[in-house]
Amino acid sequence: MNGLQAVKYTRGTLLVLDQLRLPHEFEYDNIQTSEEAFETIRSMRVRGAPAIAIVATLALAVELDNQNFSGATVLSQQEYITKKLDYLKGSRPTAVDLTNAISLLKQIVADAGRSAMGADTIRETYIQAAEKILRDDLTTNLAIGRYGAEYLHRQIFPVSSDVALESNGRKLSVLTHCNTGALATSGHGTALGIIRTLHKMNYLEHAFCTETRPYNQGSRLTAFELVYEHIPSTLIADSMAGALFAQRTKEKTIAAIIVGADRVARNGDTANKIGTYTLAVLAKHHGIMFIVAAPTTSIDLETASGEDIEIEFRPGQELTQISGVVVEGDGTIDKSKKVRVATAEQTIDVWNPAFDVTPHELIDAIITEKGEVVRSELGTFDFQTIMPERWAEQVEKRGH
Ligand SMILES: CSC[C@H]1O[C@H](OP(=O)(O)O)[C@H](O)[C@@H]1O
Repeated sequence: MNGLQAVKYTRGTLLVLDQLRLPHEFEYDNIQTSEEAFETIRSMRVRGAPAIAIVATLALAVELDNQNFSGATVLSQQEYITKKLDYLKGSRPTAVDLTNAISLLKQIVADAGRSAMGADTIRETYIQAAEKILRDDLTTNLAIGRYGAEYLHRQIFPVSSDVALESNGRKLSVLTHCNTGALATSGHGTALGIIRTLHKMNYLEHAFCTETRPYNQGSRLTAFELVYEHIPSTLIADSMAGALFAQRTKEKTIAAIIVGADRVARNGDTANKIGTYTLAVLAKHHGIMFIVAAPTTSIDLETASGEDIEIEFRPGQELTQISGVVVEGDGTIDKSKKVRVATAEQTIDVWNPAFDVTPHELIDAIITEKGEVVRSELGTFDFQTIMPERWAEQVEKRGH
C-alpha cells in the first residue's frame, strides 16, 4: 500500500490523518477516546463511509485497551460498549458503514456475553472484531478495484467489438466525484480504487476528478492522491462536467463515471456526495456508463429505496467561506500563513445537503467486493446473489 493512509493503528494507539489540513499539511491526530473520534468525524477531519466506520470502532477499541475497568462485570462491560457505539452512530447519519459495523460489533459482543468468563474477555472480543473490520476493508477495496477494472474493460472493449474507443492501447478515460480513495478508507479506495487498478493494469488513459464543492474533497483530496501516485489526471469544477462530456475528442472521451456510495438502498438507489445525481443525469444524456463502487458494508438492505435515506445537512459556512494557505508571488506556499475568507454574503440563507440520491434507473452497475451487480430484467438491483445470508435475514424480518 502506498504511503497515503487515513488511519494508522496498532493495539492501543490510533492515529488519524487530519484531512482538513490537506493538501498543504500532512499531520496525524492521536485519537484515544470515542468522544475524540466523534469530533474528528463530525468536523470531517476524517470522512468517507468506510474510514468513518474504521475510526469510530477502533477509537473505542483504543479506549477499552487503555482504561482500567477493574471490577467490571460481563454485563457492565457489554453495556459500556453498547452505549459508546450508540453514541458514535450519531457522528454522521447518511453513510451506513458505521451503522452496519455497530450492528455487527453489538452482535459479536452479545454472543460473547453468553459464554464469556469475564469482562476482559468481552473487551478482547470487541477489540479483535474492530481490528478485523480494518483488515477486511483493504482486502475489500482491492477486490472492488479488480472487479471494477475488469468489468469496465470488458464493457468498453468487448472482445467481439471492432469499435474500440479512440485511444492507444485500448485504454479508457473516466471521471470520478468527491474522494473515495485511500483517504476515505483503510487504503486503495473504492471508486478511486478502481481507477488505481485501471492504472496499474495499464487500462487507464486519463482520470478526471471534480472539485466537489463545497468541501472540495476532489480538489483537496482526490487530486492529492492522483498526483501523489503520478496517475494521469485533470481537475475540473463540478459545473464543467457537462461541457467535458459534450467535448467527445480522443483525449477527452469519457468511457465511464465512477463514484462511491454512502448508502445503497435495497433497490439500488444510492446516496452519495452532493452532485452525484447531476453526473448521473448527464451520463444518461451523453450515453456514458455510470458505475457505483460500493463495499457490501455500504449496502443497506433495511432501507427499501432512496426516499428513506436520511440526508445530512451541513453548516452554511461551508459555502460562504473557504480556507487555505497563502501562495506567495513566486508561487511558493507559506504554510504558516492561514487564510479564511468569506466568499459570499455572510447573512444569506444557505441550503447545504452533503449528499443526494441517484435513482437506481440511472446506475448501470454496482461494483462490490463480491463482483458487479447489474440491473435485473425488472429494472432493479438484486443483491441476493452477493449477500444471500443478509438477504434472507431481511426477507424474514420483512415477512416478504
Ligand atoms: C468510499 S467514501 C464514500 C463516500 O463518502 C464521501 O462523503 P464525505 O466526504 O462527506 O464523507 C463521498 O460521498 C464518497 O463517495
